[in-house]
Amino acid sequence: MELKHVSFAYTPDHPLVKDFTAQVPEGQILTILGPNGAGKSTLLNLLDGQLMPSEGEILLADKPSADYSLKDRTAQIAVVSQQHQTYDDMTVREIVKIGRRPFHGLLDTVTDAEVAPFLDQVQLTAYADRALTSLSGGQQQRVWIAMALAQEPNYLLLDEPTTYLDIRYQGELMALIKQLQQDQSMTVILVLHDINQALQVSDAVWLIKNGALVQAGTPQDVINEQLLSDVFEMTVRIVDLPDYGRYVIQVPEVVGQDFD
Ligand SMILES: Nc1ncnc2c1ncn2[C@@H]1O[C@H](COP(=O)(O)OP(=O)(O)OP(=O)(O)O)[C@@H](O)[C@H]1O
Repeated sequence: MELKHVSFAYTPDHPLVKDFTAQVPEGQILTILGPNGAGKSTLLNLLDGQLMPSEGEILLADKPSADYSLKDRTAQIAVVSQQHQTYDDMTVREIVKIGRRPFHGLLDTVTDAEVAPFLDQVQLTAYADRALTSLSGGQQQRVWIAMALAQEPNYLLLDEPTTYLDIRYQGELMALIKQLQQDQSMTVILVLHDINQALQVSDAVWLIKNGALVQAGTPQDVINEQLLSDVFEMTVRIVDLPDYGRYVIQVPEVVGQDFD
């Protein structure tokens, strides 16, 4: 997947994504990092085809993304977004079956056996007959991931998947995403706010600001004090923790304090 000189604006006088050119590293975990309002979700929606570029093009398997039918694009790309449709009355298994839609004319023809592997992958087999609303936030997030996996996508896109999860669930979810990506050689594209999560899971990072790419590369290349401080407009320090490795600290602005 590749963006070539992509620009996007909801209204012509307010461009949100500006002349964005970058290649998604295939079979890796790519994280998009940047401040609030930088255009991360917009970029994800451009990549998944929900939005179309105002200028430039997005290539999917070397073919313009715009040339794909919705069904063909859905067979390639699955999205776990922050806004979920209301499936409150449905069971976990019924929701995961919705992910099989690209393979069936009628949802009624999706069998329990067909979705069993996806429930298993996110360790929700024991919860299959439970109503969505009876699950914790972390378990619900795993339901959305199972639904996306049921599409058997080449690309799995997740927009801030750890929002609203406590730190233990955040860690578990990121470990699950990494495991799934390795087992299935999928390309995973994440939008994250937590730079340390990005450091832990990412093979590649795009750092963006005001809808433009500031730097693309490995976490080692991109996650450095100077770039982060510039993009987030605050002092960022990176320390080396014993038995852990690099850890990013966002230093609060305290007047008169000397951090050295
Ligand atoms: N449907 C829309 N119509 C008009 N403007 C929009 C729409 N959706 C988003 N925007 C604006 O586009 C800008 C970028 O939004 P986007 O959600 O892509 O940023 P983001 O980097 O994901 O932000 P955050 O980190 O806060 O989630 C914001 O200023 C937002 O107000």
